[in-house]
Amino acid sequence: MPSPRVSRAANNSANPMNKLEFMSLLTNRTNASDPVSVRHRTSDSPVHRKDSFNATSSTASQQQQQQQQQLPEEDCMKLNPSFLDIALSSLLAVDLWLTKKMGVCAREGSSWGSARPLMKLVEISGHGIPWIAGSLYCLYKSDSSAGREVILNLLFALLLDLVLVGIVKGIVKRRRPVHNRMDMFATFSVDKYSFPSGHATRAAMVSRFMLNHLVLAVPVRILVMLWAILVSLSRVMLGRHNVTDVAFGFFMGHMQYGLIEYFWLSPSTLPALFRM
Ligand SMILES: CC(C)=CCC/C(C)=C/CC/C(C)=C/CC/C(C)=C/COP(=O)(O)O
Repeated sequence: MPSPRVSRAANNSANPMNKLEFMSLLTNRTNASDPVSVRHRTSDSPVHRKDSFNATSSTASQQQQQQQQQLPEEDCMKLNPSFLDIALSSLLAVDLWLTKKMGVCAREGSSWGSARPLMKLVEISGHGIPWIAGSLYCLYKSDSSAGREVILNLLFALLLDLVLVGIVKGIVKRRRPVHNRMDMFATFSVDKYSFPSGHATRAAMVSRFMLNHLVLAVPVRILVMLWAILVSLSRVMLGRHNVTDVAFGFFMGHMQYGLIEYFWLSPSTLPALFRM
């Protein structure tokens, strides 16, 4: 009489059941009253699996198919995960843990809840509307062609940022952290998603833009860098984003700046725009 472990290993080699997937720990659906988890515990038991397979292997594979159809894919975990699966799951776990730890201004009652109004001011300083409105105003006021060229490119960068972030958010569709309170002003529908942080992309891109195209004194340059870091940090502290949303957003903002430099609009590349 083989032990359950031996019999399971033997079954696994020729058995479609070796692809059997378990409920993800992330969803935490182990409640006895939950029909989904009850169904899984019963059918995942080695005794049950061995018996049902020996009795009718076709019934077992039908059952497995039914289970897989009933479960959303993200609720499953492979029995033999690859190195990449493990690395990604670990990163996700650290991300969620750090996000929760750092969300100190997520609510008024949070540990740094009294700093929430200040953090919301920082949030507004990185919002798209003041930056676009400010650029339009400067464009209107500017009387030098060099100044107009820089501001026009900044405006182009801000609009490109809105489009690219919207596209990535729409594709990835990652929900904002559970502790976030959706009380941001002026948002698009994709802003219910959190990956990547639009504030972080804008802060990284605009700060690089300013440091490279404006003549600034050293203390102001340091302030610009600190502002970009503070805007990004505030996204996690306010509970708006996970750490990875902000880290990727910051990286994406730097890449976007590279794109703007590459496609720089100048009187020679786009004369019609500069004749206005
Ligand atoms: C101001 C003028 C003259 C025109 C406005 C142009 C316009 C339609 C701008 C849209 C700005 C806007 C609503 C941006 C969204 C900013 C936002 C809430 C991003 C989300 O950031 P995240 O860090 O939470 O991802």
